[in-house]
Amino acid sequence: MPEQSHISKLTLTNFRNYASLTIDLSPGAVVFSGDNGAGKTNLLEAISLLTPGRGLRRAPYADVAREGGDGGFALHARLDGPDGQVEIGTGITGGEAAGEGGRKVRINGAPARSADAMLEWLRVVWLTPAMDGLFPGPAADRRRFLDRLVLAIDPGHGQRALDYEKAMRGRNRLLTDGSRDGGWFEAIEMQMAETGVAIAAARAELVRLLAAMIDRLPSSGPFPQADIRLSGDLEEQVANAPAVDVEERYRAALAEGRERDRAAGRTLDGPHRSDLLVRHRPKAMPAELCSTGEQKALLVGIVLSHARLTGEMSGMTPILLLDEIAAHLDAGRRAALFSILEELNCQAFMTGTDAALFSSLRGRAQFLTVDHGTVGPTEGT
Ligand SMILES: Nc1ncnc2c1ncn2[C@@H]1O[C@H](COP(=O)(O)OP(=O)(O)OP(=O)(O)O)[C@@H](O)[C@H]1O
Repeated sequence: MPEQSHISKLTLTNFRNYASLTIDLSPGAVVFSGDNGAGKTNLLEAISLLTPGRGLRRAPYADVAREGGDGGFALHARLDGPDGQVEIGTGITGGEAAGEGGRKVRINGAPARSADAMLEWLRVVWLTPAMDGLFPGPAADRRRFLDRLVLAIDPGHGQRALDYEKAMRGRNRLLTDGSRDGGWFEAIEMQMAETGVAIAAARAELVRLLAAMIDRLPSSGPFPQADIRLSGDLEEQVANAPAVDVEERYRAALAEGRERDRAAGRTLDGPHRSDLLVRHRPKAMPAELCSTGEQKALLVGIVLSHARLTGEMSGMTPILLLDEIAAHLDAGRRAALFSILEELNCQAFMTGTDAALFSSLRGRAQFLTVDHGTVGPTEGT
């Protein structure tokens, strides 16, 4: 199995409850344990910002910067991989420059054009307790989850999504302003059709590949097989027709739908309305009707299958952030999770209030205790 990149050193400055912290990290499993509020999730959040987007809490940067600091924060990671070392830095400047502008990214000290540059070096995927309600919850959360899975395989997906959203916001503004400027509408709708169909095609491809990967894995494993399907007009169309035809149809539908959308005050059709439908295959039941533990096992199974897929496709198994992962998983499933992570050969950060839940990993993982702004080796591990 090829060597995977891993974060070997992580430095946080004025990030959440950390004034200044540097930790050396091992490849493979890393367990952060500590009391409630000690700062375990904050560490995962820091790592989640090593990929484009707002991180696993989707928090405004003003909340991320340490209270009592200068309003800025900085993260720095050293990555060790098959091609040597790379240094990734990101953050926002404090003082007058602080605000909601984009965060800066540096690769080996040189400013990167966008946060997408980090995807060349690492992919990061996470599961948090907030995602326990993913299946019964709003479609927007499932779309976001899906898009993060797509991004790990297809680094162009983030920019596409941003371009689509920007165009759609422009169209919505025209609608609510009561504009009848046909030229403006046409230009924006053309952009929405191009980017919207590209988004739908990338999602459809991911779901096709992921479903095939799930089928390849043993049906009797500890994490139940999921049947995954996309619901969305564009996603269904791109599976059956050339993208240019779907683009043209979507563009025409947007033009025809202007009056209806004007009445609604927003764009009603498009990939921003799609959904990821998941069923528990062994129980032949929609995921949202399963027990909390069954839903968690289903979600873990999807993320592990996706990690395997990403590794096979890009040679880059994602770094996994598994917050409070031991909750809801029985001892058998925990042990199975740990051995799959080892088999995947990826760096996986796991948190829990009690290191004992990870005791079967003793000798095979790095155990760190988090204690209100400091991190050190866990005693007895
Ligand atoms: N901007 C900030 N500045 C300083 N401290 C912050 C900031 N944002 C959050 N905190 C502190 O960080 C702590 C929460 O950390 P975190 O969520 O990582 O805890 P945790 O160890 O994961 O806890 P739990 O086990 O309860 O989930 C809280 O004490 C909170 O007050």
